[in-house]
Amino acid sequence: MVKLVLLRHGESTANKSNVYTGWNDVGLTAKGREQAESAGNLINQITDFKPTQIHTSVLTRAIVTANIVADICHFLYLPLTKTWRLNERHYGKLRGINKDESRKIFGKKQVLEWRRGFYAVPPWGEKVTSRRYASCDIHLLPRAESLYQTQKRVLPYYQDNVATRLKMGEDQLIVAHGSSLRALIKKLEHINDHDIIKLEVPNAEPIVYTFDQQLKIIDKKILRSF
Ligand SMILES: O=C(O)[C@@H](CO)OP(=O)(O)O
Repeated sequence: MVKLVLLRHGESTANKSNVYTGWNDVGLTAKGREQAESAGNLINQITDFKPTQIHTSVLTRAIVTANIVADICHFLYLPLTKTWRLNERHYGKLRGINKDESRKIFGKKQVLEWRRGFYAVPPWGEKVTSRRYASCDIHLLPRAESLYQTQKRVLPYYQDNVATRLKMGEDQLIVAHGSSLRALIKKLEHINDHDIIKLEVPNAEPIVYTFDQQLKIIDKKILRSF
């Protein structure tokens, strides 16, 4: 048996002000740091969880969360891989817009499709020009992504870098974002295109999967400190 723990970052400044974030790079709030510490304490209590690698995105909120957890769990010595493939879904033109406002402008149904549907692509925004993407294997930087498009770039990373290690019996930790994790969970749990609309991944609640040797899920637990 082998374990995979998935963790969404703690509350970000954008989460607090209820604006779309996507590839915008924002930090954690004080509450977000506390949530990351609580998540670290919960993960630390999984006595048989001994990861060989931590995987995160190239966005600060996930990297800081991963480091807080690594510190608490005494995982700081482990390799920490940062990849754009685990980034949050690119929210295009919606980035920086208040979520309540967006419902007034575009209507509830459209906004639900963009936020939680599988194929809906938010309106395109500007190309991201940050230096952090200069050396990555993206030929065409996305200007907005559906959850489906997000899944298409998350899964190759998962298969090559996470699943291969799990198959060798090595536990793994992924610290990422609401939608990059939804994309992965959809695949792991065989959730259909319709039901994915109901899946929420709250900040900083560790999701612990136990797999058999064929990576069939034997157990799933969501850890909460309250
Ligand atoms: O703004 C975002 O990037 C995401 C996650 O915080 O929001 P939503 O829950 O609307 O997908």
